[in-house]
Amino acid sequence: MRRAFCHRNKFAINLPQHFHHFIGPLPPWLTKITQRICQQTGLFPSPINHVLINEYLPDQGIMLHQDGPAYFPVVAILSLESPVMIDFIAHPRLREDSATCTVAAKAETNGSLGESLCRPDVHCDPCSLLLMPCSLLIFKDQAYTDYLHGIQDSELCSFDKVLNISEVKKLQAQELTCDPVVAEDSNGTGQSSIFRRTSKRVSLTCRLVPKVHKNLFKF
Ligand SMILES: O=C(O)CCC(=O)C(=O)O
Ligand SMILES: [Fe+2]
Repeated sequence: MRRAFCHRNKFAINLPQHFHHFIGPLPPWLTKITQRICQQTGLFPSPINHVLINEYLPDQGIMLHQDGPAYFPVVAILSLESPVMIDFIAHPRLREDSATCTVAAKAETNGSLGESLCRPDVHCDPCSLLLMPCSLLIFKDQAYTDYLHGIQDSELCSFDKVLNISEVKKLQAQELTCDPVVAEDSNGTGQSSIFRRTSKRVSLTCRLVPKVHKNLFKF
């Protein structure tokens, strides 16, 4: 078994922390990609050794979640094929309005909202990023620990809370938003405020599992 997992996605899976310690190296074609990510970002203290490959149909997403402690402090997500919107929201325990957090966020914390710490450095309004094909999203440190991330199970993605407006402009320039449903939602500027996912998206989520035990199983 290799250290690249493939899923048609629906739920965030937090594998047991030590599960990754028992599996083999990445295939060479994938190592070329992960080495380039390591070299060009300079953010990974040692080579990326874990890649999750997810495929999403246009109406599929991944529930709001936090990546587990096994991968802290950095994750790099390479997006391929259809653009998609990824949402970020402060972890319920850090939000003043934690009583109004979403069902998915409650589920992520096993129903317990914990203590609301109301930290002034936490941006409580939900926001999203448009992930264009061949883009690389990296989040680390506070974005990793204090926020949940997820993709909605919907073909329609709204630009309302998007932070990377320059990517929206690229998408609009490609006229990928030309769709009868989208046109109805024009925001008065002649440009759509939503787009429709029409094809599948594939993502490569690249992480570093710090400790790998080799040859633990000897038969
Ligand atoms: O596919 C993506 O863009 C997100 C995947 C993700 O968040 C995860 O696997 O933990
Ligand atoms: Fe994740």
